[in-house]
Amino acid sequence: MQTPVDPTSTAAWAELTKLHGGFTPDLKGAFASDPERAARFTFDAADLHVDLSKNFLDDEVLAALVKLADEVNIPGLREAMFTGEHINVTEDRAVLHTALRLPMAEELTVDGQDVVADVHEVLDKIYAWAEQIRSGEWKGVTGKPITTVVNIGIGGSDLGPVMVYEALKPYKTGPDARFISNIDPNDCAEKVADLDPEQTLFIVASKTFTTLETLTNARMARDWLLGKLQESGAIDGSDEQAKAAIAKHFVAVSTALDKVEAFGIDPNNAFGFWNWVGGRYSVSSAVGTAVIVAIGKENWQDFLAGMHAMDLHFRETEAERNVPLLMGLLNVWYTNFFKAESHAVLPYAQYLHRFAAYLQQLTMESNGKSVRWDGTPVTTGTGEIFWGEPGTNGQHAFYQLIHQGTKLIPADFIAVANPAHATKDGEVDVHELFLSNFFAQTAALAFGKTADEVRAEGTAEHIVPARVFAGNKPTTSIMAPALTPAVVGQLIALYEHITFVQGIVWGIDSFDQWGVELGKQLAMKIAPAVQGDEEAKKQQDASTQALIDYYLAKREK
Ligand SMILES: O=P(O)(O)OC[C@H]1O[C@](O)(CO)[C@@H](O)[C@@H]1O
Repeated sequence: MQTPVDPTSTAAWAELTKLHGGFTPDLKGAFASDPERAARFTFDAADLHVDLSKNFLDDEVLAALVKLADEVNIPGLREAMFTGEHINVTEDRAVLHTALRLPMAEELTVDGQDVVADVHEVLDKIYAWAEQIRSGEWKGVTGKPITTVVNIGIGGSDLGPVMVYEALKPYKTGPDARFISNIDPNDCAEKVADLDPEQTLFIVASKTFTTLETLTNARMARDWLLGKLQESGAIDGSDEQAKAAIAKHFVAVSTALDKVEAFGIDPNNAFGFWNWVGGRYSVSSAVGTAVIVAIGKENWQDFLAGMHAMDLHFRETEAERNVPLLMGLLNVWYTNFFKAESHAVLPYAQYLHRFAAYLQQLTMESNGKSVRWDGTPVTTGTGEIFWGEPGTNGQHAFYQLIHQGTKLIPADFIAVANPAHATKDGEVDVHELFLSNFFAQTAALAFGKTADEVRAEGTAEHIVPARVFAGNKPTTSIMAPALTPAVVGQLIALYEHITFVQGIVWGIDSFDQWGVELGKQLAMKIAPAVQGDEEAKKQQDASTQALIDYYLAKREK
């Protein structure tokens, strides 16, 4: 892997610095002086229709951003990713989530292995098994069909599947899915509380199969299942019957099939993936098994095809029309030149209510780094803070700050033309009412409201300043015909590639996550102190000791 280019040393960076120096955002003026602006800065990527025109963008900025992409070698490193070079330097791994959605007819040999054949072998295994669950052919230990699958996982082994399951609820034709992630025992307790153990199946999803939260929850789920089955007399207390019950009520998803077996799950009931799939990039791998059970093979194939369509767009489209590339570069423009700290993602689609949470791991675990892939310090700010809620809920919560606060918060608005439920309120099409908000918000953010406009409404003079909207708040509007499996796949792949683009500009390894290790290690060190070990407690700082003392004094066991 070549040494990262310092972006600040490029000619494009110097041009962007100069452009920024002379840049006074004036979206109203930009639209007034160029009737073609909306058309010129709107691009299609697969089924996504992406309007970048309400961004701080003009021809010169666009040209300089595209030049920056070339100077930091995004084209070369993008090809390195797609062809399986070890661009995850600190873990010495290929980064091949794009191979998870390659059609069967393709071939991609990486480290001597045709990964496409491997991917489709696992997919076929999952499809066949999921069909058994969906048809009721697979029976629980007492002979009843499965009505609920419970995914136990955390991070990438949870956020992706739960987001997609929620997004594709209208496509659900199979059993319900639930998701347990937090080691807070209340999560597991609540999720299983009303379930019938005879008709519940757990999917333990963990890339490494070592994650404390997931293995603890899996053990709790196993105890719950066996306890309930014994209580009802469905099984006796023998190891043999416990094993038979686990075989019918537990499967696993992991890259570590040996550890799956050690946990007590039959490796025949496990679906594998590979270390070239990063946790937060794993939703299109076997990690999506709970969703496949819920929506079925055809819908999942459409989802993968959608991702693949976006992969092709990113790999093959010229820079000036390449949506993930341009969106990633715009994020760099805002982060490094306008010093924007955060980025809102605002889906006008209730089904995408977990999208921002999913994106937080994707973007922040990927690009929240301060050293580059050669170990040297970064030369620029990195990692935006992603956040958001679906519209219109967010409008009644935090939009005030975006509209009239002092911070610049670029925002992505997402909406679809056709709702899953076309509902009317009397004569009014409620979806149209909903989307009117979507259209109104980006216009209000871009163009604001002047003091004269406020006065013209008859507002008392002393109130006028409070009712003025400065405008010039940049937004990107992403629209699609409907929230189909393909479109959800395209949205995910879009943001995966945006994340890649930013990571390359900043010179960081977007595919490792060493920053989450320290907390994990410390939690294990502190555990004995929390359990009452005085010596272990003394190793802690004064504040932590006092907090543990408070806990020990208050805890009723
Ligand atoms: O799938 P695993 O190995 O249980 O890991 C879960 C998550 O933990 C992390 O390693 C750290 O948070 C994530 O990257 C990953 O998605």
